[in-house]
Amino acid sequence: MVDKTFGAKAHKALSKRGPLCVGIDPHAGLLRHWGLSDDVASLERFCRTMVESVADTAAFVKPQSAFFERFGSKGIAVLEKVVAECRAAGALVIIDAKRGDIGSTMSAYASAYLDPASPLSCDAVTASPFLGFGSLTPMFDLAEAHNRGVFVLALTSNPEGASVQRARRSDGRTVAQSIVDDIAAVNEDAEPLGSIGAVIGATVKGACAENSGSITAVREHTHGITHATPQSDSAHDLMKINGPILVPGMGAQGGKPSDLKRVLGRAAAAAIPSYSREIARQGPSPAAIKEAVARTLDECRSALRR
Ligand SMILES: O=C(O)c1cc(=O)[nH]c(=O)n1[C@@H]1O[C@H](COP(=O)(O)O)[C@@H](O)[C@H]1O
Repeated sequence: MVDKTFGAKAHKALSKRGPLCVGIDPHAGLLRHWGLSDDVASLERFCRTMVESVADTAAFVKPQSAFFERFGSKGIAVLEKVVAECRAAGALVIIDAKRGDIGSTMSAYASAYLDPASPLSCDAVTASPFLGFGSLTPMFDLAEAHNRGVFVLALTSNPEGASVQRARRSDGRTVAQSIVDDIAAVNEDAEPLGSIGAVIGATVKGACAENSGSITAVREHTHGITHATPQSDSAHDLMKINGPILVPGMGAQGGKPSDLKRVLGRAAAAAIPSYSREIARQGPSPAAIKEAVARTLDECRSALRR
C-alpha cells in the first residue's frame, strides 16, 4: 500500500505534527550540563527524559548512534529502548549512523536498522554515498521491502564537506548534484513523497538554483545525456528530490529557520529541520524541553509559511 511507505508517513508526520526533528545526542558535555556523570545510568536517565519530553509531539526523533556506541553493548541496549519507545509514542525514528559500505556489508547494515526483526529496527537511517551511490542499493532495497526510509548525505553542515561535495565531476555537475539526481531517480513518480531522503545542512553557503540567480540553468550535452549545469557552487537543483530533506545544523551550529528557504527554496516544503543540542540543553526540566520543542516548531512553521 502506497500510504504505508516511509515517504508517505513522513509527509503525513510533517503535516500532522509539523516540521521538526529532535536529535538525541547524549554527549559528555550535555550530560554534565544536566548535572549527570558520563556513564550508562546517566545515559539512560538523559534518554528517558528526552523521550518523555519529545516523542509524543515531535514528528521525528533522531538518536545519534555514536553517543550510544561509546558505552558498548549497554549503550546500544539504551538505543534500542529509545527507538522502541519513540516509535510507540508515534514519532518516526531516524537512527543517525551515516553508514556506507559495500555489498554484503551494506546489506548487513541495512538489516541492522531496517529489518523489522532487528532489535534496532527504526523508520529510517542516515547513509553516506561516498563509496558510490550504487553501493547503497542493498539499503534502498530493504527500505522498500519494509516501508522504511534512508536519508542520504548530499550537502552536509560541516565546512569540510564542501571540498568533496562541491567538487565538479567530468560531466560538470557537482558531486552533491549527482547525489541529488540519483535520489531523484529512485524517488521518481513516488507520491506524495519518495522514501529516499536527502541530508542538506542549514549552514551551507547556498544550495538551490532558484535563490542563486541562476535558475535558468544552462543545459549541457555530455555523452549523450542532457544535464542542467549549475552556474555556481550554490546552484543546485533540489526540487527534483521528491523525498524528505533532513536539515541538520540548526541551532547550535548556527542554522536558523530563515535558512530553510534560503538553502532549499521551494524544496523547503519537504524540509525536516533537525535540532539536537539546542533543544536538549534546555533540560533537564521536561517542561523546559517541551517549551523549547513547541517554540522551535512554531518558528520553523512560520519561516516555512513565509
Ligand atoms: O546526518 C546528520 O544528522 C547530520 C548531517 C550533517 O550534515 N550535519 C550534522 O550535524 N548531522 C548530525 O546532526 C546532529 C547535529 O547536532 P547539533 O549540532 O547539536 O544540532 C549531529 O548528530 C550530527 O552528526
